[in-house]
Amino acid sequence: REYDYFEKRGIPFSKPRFIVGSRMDFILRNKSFLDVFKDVHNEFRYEKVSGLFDFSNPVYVIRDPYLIKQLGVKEFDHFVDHNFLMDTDPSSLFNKALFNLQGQKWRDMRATLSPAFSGSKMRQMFELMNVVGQQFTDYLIQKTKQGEHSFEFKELARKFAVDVIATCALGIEVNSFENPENEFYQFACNLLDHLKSFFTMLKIVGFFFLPNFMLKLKVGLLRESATQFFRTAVTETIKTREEKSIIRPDIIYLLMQAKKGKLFYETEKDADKAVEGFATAEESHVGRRTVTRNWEYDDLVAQSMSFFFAGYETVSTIISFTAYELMINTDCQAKLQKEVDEVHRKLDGKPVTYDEIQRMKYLDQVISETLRKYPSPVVDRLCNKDFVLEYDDKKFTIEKGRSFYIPIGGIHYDDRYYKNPEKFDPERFNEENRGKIDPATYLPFGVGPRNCIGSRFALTEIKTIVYYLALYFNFEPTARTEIPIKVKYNPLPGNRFNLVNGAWLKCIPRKMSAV
Ligand code: HEM
Repeated sequence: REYDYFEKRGIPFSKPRFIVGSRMDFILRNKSFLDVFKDVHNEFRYEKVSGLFDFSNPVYVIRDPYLIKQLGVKEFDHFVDHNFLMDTDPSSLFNKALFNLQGQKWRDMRATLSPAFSGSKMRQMFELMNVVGQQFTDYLIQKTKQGEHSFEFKELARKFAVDVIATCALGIEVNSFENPENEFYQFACNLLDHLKSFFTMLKIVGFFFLPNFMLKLKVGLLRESATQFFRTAVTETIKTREEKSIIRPDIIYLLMQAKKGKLFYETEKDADKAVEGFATAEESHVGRRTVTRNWEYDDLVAQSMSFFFAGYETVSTIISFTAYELMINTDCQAKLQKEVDEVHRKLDGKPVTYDEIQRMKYLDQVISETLRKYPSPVVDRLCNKDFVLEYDDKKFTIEKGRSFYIPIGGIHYDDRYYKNPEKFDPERFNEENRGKIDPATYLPFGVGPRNCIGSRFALTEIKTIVYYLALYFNFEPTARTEIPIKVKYNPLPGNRFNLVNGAWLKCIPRKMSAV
């Protein structure tokens, strides 16, 4: 019944097939998720807006930078929520996570949480990340001394990211390099297996394509045992903290402050703002509000759980692809090592500091470029009140209940914005060039008030570990290294780069006398 939806409005659209709509590639699962959204973008590359059908559901594709800003930022009040929910069981913990919340509840939770991710809080949390960074490098140094040089980097980076998020978000120190059997790392691995299982994939496809149907079915994404694991971990930590009056500069402490109504947004100091990474997602007026809402205990447990969930695959993906690209692009590797060595000398060989990490320009260029080349391929928004969209000679209403995609993957690979987009080129982000980039064509952390709340956190931990890796090692290919790397289909947010054969690299210790 809906297949003439776009035709009636004069909007070009991907031709639908009976029942499955325009998303056969999604059903067949024969492409990486990035390629799916590169194709969605390229099919109508020169059209500001096009349409496609998720099954019978018409969805707009917004690819014009001006319209992205208009719908994603300026007219945000019409497009607050995601169409794609990750859980539709109201009684489940995951349902209460920030990503899943809607309307006023989302606004209030975002404002409650955003102070925990400000630059000043990252400065306090940095030492926790630094410790894990040193554990990672100590492990690699020890292994190379024992003659092992070939490593699957995605797994190593996952251990690092799990340890960072466990210490920073849950207040629990684990060393997954020395003790991979620890329950957090095992939990993270089991979670990935669970998410790859056939039934979970079915649910995810349902959440993606048939959200209204899934809302009626009330389906939870995670098993009750997974939820229980988090409840217990967070409850015990909070209990111990309260009994022993422990203050630790981590997110769980900040959530405890938020529960008492004692956590407020602080305006970033100008000096801190000036050195923020290029990719940093700005907090909007929504997150800067002061909120006095009484949260249930479970609401806060759900956020710790969602940070864990959101923060380990995304981060480990970017770390492993950074190492992989440095291995291929030896000139970039040498340039980064030069910058890192200078900082190491300046610090007299002491561990790196938050300020030095923030000031490193080439490191920022390298991470910005990795985020361009390996982005979350798409973000979506649901229209919650009718909006009349006007551009060129077109004018039509996006009705409440309709949604749109921004195909970030396609935009990041569009040669109108990035010449030779397949090339890994950190110079796109040097002082001279970064000013020429339209912010609406660079969206690694999404767009507008609903962008990624953890961007500062992610950038800080990624830069810290890349600093140590570049300081101590040269990356070279091994016999198992794939160029280009093969990626499997996986639509799950955060796990969109599911590697077929892993990211294999050889780590050769550098001669420290040269440093
Ligand atoms: C390289 C790492 C990361 C990438 C590329 C990434 C990317 C994203 C993207 C694209 C979104 C959707 C934004 C939108 O719809 O406009 C998002 C949302 C979110 N991210 Fe991240 N993320 C990363 C790391 C993290 C970390 C470390 C945390 C937490 C500690 C985190 C927590 C969240 C949360 C809670 C949301 C939902 C925000 C909301 O709905 O208000 N992310 N992220």
